[in-house]
Parts: sequence; structure tokens; C-alpha cells
Amino acid sequence: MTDSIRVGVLGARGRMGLEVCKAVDAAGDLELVAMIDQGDELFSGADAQVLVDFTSPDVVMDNLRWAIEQGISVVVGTTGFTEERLEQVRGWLAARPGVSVLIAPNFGIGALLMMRFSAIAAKYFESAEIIEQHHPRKFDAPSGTSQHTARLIAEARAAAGSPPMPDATKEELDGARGALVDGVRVHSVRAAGLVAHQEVLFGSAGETLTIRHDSLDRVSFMPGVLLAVRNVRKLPGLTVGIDSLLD
Ligand SMILES: NC(=O)c1ccc[n+]([C@@H]2O[C@H](COP(=O)([O-])OP(=O)(O)OC[C@H]3O[C@@H](n4cnc5c(N)ncnc54)[C@H](O)[C@@H]3O)[C@@H](O)[C@H]2O)c1
Ligand SMILES: O=C(O)C1=N[C@H](C(=O)O)CCC1
Repeated sequence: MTDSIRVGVLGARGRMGLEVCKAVDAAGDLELVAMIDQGDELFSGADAQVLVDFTSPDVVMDNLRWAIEQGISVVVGTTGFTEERLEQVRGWLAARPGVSVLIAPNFGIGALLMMRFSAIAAKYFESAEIIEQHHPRKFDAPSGTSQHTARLIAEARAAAGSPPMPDATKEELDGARGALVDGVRVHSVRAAGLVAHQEVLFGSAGETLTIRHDSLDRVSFMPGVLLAVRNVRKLPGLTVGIDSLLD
């Protein structure tokens, strides 16, 4: 029998952290050894081999720097990762070979497929816009998932030599056309009752294609989180997304 992986959770009292603690606790091959939230160490047993971070964009970089310095691998679901932040993490990891960090804007398997399908569709349509919808206690907009999707669409269009999207509209009020992320319009909706949802709307003459994903419950993220926890230490350095774990 192989030893279980010792896991610590940062943001353990949060919406995602609570769910991650339950999922780790229920997994026979994982041991929940630390639950940490806002300076509180709720409990801490043996040293963690993998930390899972679901905190906030304001604190995640400090957590990451600390964990990497301690030689602990980290699975990060917290959003707010710009290219500059990713570069900073690569820099810290360069000084600690053997340490792994996996950052994923969305651990939902359906969400991952929605992003993949959007990347495939991108070059076949003149227009693409993203509508992301979340619960109103979310800190950030646009969502990490929508920004990642926009990047994938932009890359696919650039590789195909697609022309700029048609848009003759003059914005009468700031924000009416959403935020531009890599040339793709992203519209952020926040409403009570929602969890995490995204539509990618493609259009060409005479037709539209809508690719939609709904996370109706935070349990939807757990298979992806556990997959990352089980595999992160096999991927030294920085990995973005869980795609490579699903192929
Ligand atoms: N990647 C994904 O699949 C995915 C899914 C859902 C949410 N998220 C992201 O995860 C993050 C957290 O979301 P949430 O809804 O759980 O938020 P939340 O506000 O419910 O939870 C965050 C928790 O982190 C704690 N915290 C703050 N600073 C801390 C620190 N320095 N150390 C330890 N804990 C600290 C807070 O007290 C809080 O309990 C957000 O960035 C969100 O966008 C990602
Ligand atoms: O609830 C949140 O906050 C979520 N954040 C991620 C994002 O910003 O994309 C993933 C979905 C849930």
C-alpha cells in the first residue's frame, strides 16, 4: 500500500476551502493535516506535502512565495493570475527545483471542456463574446475562467489569421460593452442564487453557436482539485490548468 499524501488547505473557512477539506478528508489516499484561514491555524498535524490555496487574489502571492521557500508543492484555485504574476512564480520556483505549483482558473471538468470547445470554435466565427455569471460575493471581475477563455480564443484566432471582430458600436456609457480581454468582450453578471456559469457566444452570418457551462454546486470543482493534489508533485515547476492531467 502506498503512503497517503499529507494535504493542508489555505482558506479553509471559505466557500471553496470548506468543500476541499471535506473532499480531502473523504479520500482514502489523502490525509488532511492542516486547515489554515486568515492567520488562524485551525489545526495542523504532520507537515503538509501539498497545500491547496483558495484564498483571495490579494494574499495568494504571499502564500505561494512562503510555500515555495518551504519546499512545499501547491495547488492553487485562487484567481487573479496575470502573466506578470505567473512570471514571478516561475522565478521563485527556479530557485527551488523539485517544487511544483499548479494553478488552474477552473477545476470543473465541464468548464475545462467548455474552454477547449471554445478554442476549437474560435477560428470558424466572425464574432466571439463571453458572458460570465457568478454569485455576488465574488471579489473579482472578470472571472479567472473568462479571462483564460478569452486568451484561448484570441490565440486560436491569431493562429488562424482571423480579422478583427466586426463592431461598429459607440459605447454611450462606460462598460456597456463589457471589458476587453485580449480583444474579446467579457460581460460579468453578479446575482444571488448563482454559483459559477459561463456562456461563450460565437456568431457569423446567419448563425450563432453558444457554448455554456454551469457549476451548480461547488462539489463540481472537487474531482479536478483532487486530481491536481494527487499529481502536482509529478510536475515540477509551474503548470497552468489541469488539461495535461486529463489527456
Ligand atoms: N479555480 C477554481 O475552480 C475556483 C472555483 C471557485 C472559486 N475560485 C476562486 O477561489 C478563491 C476563493 O473563493 P471562495 O468563494 O472560496 O472565497 P471565500 O471568500 O469564501 O474564501 C476565501 C477564504 O480565504 C481566507 N483567507 C484570506 N486570507 C487568507 C490568508 N492569508 N491565509 C489563509 N486564508 C485566508 C478568508 O478568510 C476566506 O475564508 C477566489 O479567487 C475564487 O475566484 C476558483
Ligand atoms: O466562485 C468563484 O469565485 C469562482 N471563481 C473562478 C473564476 O473566477 O473563474 C472559477 C469559478 C468560481
